[in-house]
Amino acid sequence: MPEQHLPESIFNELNAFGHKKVVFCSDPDTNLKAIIAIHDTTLGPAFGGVRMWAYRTEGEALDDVLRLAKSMTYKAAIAGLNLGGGYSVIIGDSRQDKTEALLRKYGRFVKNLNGEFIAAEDVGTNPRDMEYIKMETSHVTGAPENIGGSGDPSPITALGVLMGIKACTREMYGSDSLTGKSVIVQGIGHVGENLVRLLRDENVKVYASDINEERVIQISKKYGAQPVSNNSIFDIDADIYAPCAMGGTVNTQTIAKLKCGIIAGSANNQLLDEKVHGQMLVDKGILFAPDYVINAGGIITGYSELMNFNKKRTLQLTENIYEATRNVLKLSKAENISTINAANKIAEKRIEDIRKVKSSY
Ligand SMILES: NC(=O)c1ccc[n+]([C@@H]2O[C@H](COP(=O)([O-])OP(=O)(O)OC[C@H]3O[C@@H](n4cnc5c(N)ncnc54)[C@H](O)[C@@H]3O)[C@@H](O)[C@H]2O)c1
Repeated sequence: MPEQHLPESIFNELNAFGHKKVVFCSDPDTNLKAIIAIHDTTLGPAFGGVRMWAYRTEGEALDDVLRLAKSMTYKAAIAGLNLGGGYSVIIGDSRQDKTEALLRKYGRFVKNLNGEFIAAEDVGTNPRDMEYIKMETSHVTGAPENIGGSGDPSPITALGVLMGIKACTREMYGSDSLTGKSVIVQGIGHVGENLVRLLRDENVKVYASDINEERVIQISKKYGAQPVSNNSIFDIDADIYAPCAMGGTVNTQTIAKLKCGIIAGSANNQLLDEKVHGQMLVDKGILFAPDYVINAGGIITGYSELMNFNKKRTLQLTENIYEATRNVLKLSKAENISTINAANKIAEKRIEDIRKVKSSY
């Protein structure tokens, strides 16, 4: 992970980000060390991923969960969903440390929040893990479809990202068509692989990279992509950079190297610092699709499960990401502000509007 700002005071950090609750979950019997952050519940219960990652420090885990929880508030707001923002992180290596008992214990902590937080799959977790969590609490989405869940949200997330990419190419090149364009996909996990597949179907030249080199070879072969070493992705001259791994990859060092015209991918919190790096991209003439606008397919899938929407409605909501992205780009142009500022303005307005509705009865 890139170096991030680590909190010196937890309460200062919570005040600065505006979180309402943070729960530290510790259980020595199962080796569970998790943090659940609830940012805002104006629009509804906080919805967010269960990320399992081998953080170098607890401060890094806390910083990640706080940033992720806040971005979920904005994501739900701009997607027009009645959900608030939250997130959870489990500290550990998902390939070695993940057990049924650990996940079920985590589920118990979610249960104790009485519906204030609803969990879903993220980096390091999968539908089977959601099934274990569901054994302890009903406040989880994304368990396998054959037991009544909505399953893996990644294909829908990738579709939403594709919608966002198309809205950006329309703005930049005057057309939705991606034929002949080139895209670097960084991180070819659940979402990244689906995005590579969709881009291949749009006749795009895809460069695939991941820290897992075996996977790069396997996925590149499967979809006819060009494998790229993770160290050299910023040397490639491609039209679009699609970050689909971890956050913070758009920073002062990488912006200096980037040769693309558009950044649009699924990773949450791509800008290491929204203000600084959002403006740097404007200055360099790179169009940034705010991550939480275009990666909303996952939360839309979870919301559809909670609301019993059918697949058609889920797809419609996901396709709306095209218009949502266009609206952000339009506002950014009209007010001469960065795209992330424009997205924040639209999301904050909806939250404020609904806050007023709720205070009137
Ligand atoms: N799964 C969803 O539906 C969904 C929804 C919204 C947002 N996201 C976000 O999209 C991103 C990817 O999610 P996912 O579900 O595909 O996760 P995943 O764990 O399936 O895949 C992540 C991939 O990134 C790779 N990776 C990790 N660090 C890397 C690095 N520094 N450089 C290159 N590759 C690296 C991993 O090896 C893995 O293959 C995450 O930021 C996640 O929060 C996912």
